[in-house]
Amino acid sequence: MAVSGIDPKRTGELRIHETLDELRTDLADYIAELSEVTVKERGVFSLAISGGCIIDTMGKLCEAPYNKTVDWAKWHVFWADERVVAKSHPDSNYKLAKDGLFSKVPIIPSHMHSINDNLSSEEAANEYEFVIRQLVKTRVISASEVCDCPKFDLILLEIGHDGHIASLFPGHTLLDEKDEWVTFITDSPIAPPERITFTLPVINSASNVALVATGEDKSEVLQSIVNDGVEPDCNSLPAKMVQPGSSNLVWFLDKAAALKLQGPPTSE
Ligand SMILES: O=C1O[C@H](COP(=O)(O)O)[C@@H](O)[C@H](O)[C@H]1O
Repeated sequence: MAVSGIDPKRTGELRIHETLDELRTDLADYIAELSEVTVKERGVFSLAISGGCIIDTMGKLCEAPYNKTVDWAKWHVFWADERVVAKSHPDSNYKLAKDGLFSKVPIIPSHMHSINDNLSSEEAANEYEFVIRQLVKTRVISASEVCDCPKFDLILLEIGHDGHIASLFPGHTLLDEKDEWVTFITDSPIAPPERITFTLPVINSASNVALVATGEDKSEVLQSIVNDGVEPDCNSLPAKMVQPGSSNLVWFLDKAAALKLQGPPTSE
């Protein structure tokens, strides 16, 4: 049984699931519903994803009923972060998503907007931002009404065990980036060192942001992110800096990741 509640401090909806399987079903339902509503409204669905466990957690989307009911042809997929490696490299987030998910559903190949893997990290970030700007002009991606940022229909991020999201790591200067939409890092504390990443203003401008964490190894950092005051510098944890204003923020956790959270929310 899922437990869900609103965390007033974070103004996000916290969904805690008894099992990973329940979480995977709820996440697939959530994405499929958002896709349906957004395609009705806008005719397209712009989704940005990260790498890591999230691809497996989204895995039910390539099973019945979603593989048939989702309007895959209307999807445009982006990567909120990417490792600057060849697309065939095992570290590539594109490869992970393609092999694990998108090769199994009828998505249009040209709607998978991955980075140019022949460029340096700086060049790849600039080019990726250019591509996104063009797609904002053609309304494939909406534009924010409040700032100069794209407004993705959904940004779906896995929280790392250190509290990082996309390739925004704790204590890194990239967390202060306010002007660029896509930037690059050459000293990632987790290998591989060279990556491109969406910046916080872009993440916080999305219509919907979903943060996902599973497994007991994420329970400690989740405690710092969701419950205040556990660590002195917990406010600078990247996942805690996801505060998309008037947009929707939903946290998808399994029981193991939520193990150390205080004051469990009320059961639905
Ligand atoms: O390096 C990365 O890690 C995170 C989370 O990975 P996980 O193995 O803890 O699931 C991921 O969100 C990010 O996109 C990726 O580049």
